[in-house]
Amino acid sequence: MRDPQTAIQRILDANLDRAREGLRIIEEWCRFGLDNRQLAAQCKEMRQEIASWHSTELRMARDTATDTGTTLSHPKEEQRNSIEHLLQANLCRVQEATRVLEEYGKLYSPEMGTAFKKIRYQVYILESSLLIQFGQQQLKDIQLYLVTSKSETLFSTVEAALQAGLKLVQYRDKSTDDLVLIRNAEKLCQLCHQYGALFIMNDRVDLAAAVNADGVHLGQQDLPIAVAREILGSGKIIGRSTTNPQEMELSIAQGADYIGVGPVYETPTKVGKAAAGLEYVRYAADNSPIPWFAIGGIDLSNINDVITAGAQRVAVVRAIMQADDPTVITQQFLSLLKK
Ligand SMILES: Cc1ncc(COP(=O)(O)OP(=O)(O)O)c(N)n1
Ligand SMILES: Cc1nc(C(=O)O)sc1CCOP(=O)(O)O
Ligand SMILES: [Mg+2]
Repeated sequence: MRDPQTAIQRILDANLDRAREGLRIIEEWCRFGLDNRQLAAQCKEMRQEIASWHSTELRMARDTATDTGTTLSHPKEEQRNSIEHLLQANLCRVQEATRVLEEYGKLYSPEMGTAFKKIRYQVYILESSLLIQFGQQQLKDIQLYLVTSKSETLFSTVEAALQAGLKLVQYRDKSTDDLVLIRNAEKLCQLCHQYGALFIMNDRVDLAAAVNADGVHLGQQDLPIAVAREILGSGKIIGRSTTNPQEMELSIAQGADYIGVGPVYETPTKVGKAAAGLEYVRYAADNSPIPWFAIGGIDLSNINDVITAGAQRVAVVRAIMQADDPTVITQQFLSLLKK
């Protein structure tokens, strides 16, 4: 066993490096991915503050040759299936390192413990701002939203659409047991992230949290947005269905990240819901300050009317889920929307 003082110095040395490396990775995304100077500057300031604690004494305690941890790595460290995953892994790394620095720092100097407690809280704030930025940023660029229906070919259909460049999927299944639902949700979430797409759970905030979905979609009869926000946190996307200007206004005031606008046309997928029509699409185009998706009865034969009414984003169920070739249909939707 080493003498405790040297061991503490080695722990501090290793974690000062870990915290700075993790922050540097996050900073690069803030700068080059998000073009967010403010977040990049926050990361840089934290790195500099951390560096100021990395004294020669701590560096001298390093003994890489006998460090048994240098060859240890968990298989999960080798996998990064999306930018969000990469950011989350590095935020987690920085949080762990700053926690270690706070606890062992107290044994090295009381000021170090206090300083790293402060830095750890700053990292939590960075996490919230970054994940909000991230989800919202991604959402802004997305024009096509696939809402799934029950299907024998659920995974292959979703994957076929993802292969065409689809970036947003909602898992909607109102009649399956929870055990199967959670398994399917986990699988779909992984599949979407593999293709850099967002995964949203319909109705079920509990399942969204359990599978670490990117968000949840809630209708007027589902849980209030504030409750979902409390459970999922500020970094997740919450969508709300709206059929009229009052619901739109309220959903925005309650903090929805996007809204569904529909049904544009009556649809067998949502039996008994009267069409809100193109008039409501025009209203959304003129009034919604947040991203909105026209939904309900939209297919390739009528999408131009919906676009002409002002929609830049649409959500569909049957048009893709029941397509003979979901890849081709998705490509056609994407190219019409891009124009
Ligand atoms: C994008 C989008 N818009 C609207 C809905 C409908 O949600 P809701 O009114 O809760 O109805 P169900 O889908 O739960 O039957 C949606 N799912 N997605
Ligand atoms: C799930 C859903 N919500 C709607 C709403 O207006 O809130 S319309 C709808 C179903 C859309 O299905 P399709 O693309 O097959 O018509
Ligand atoms: Mg619902």
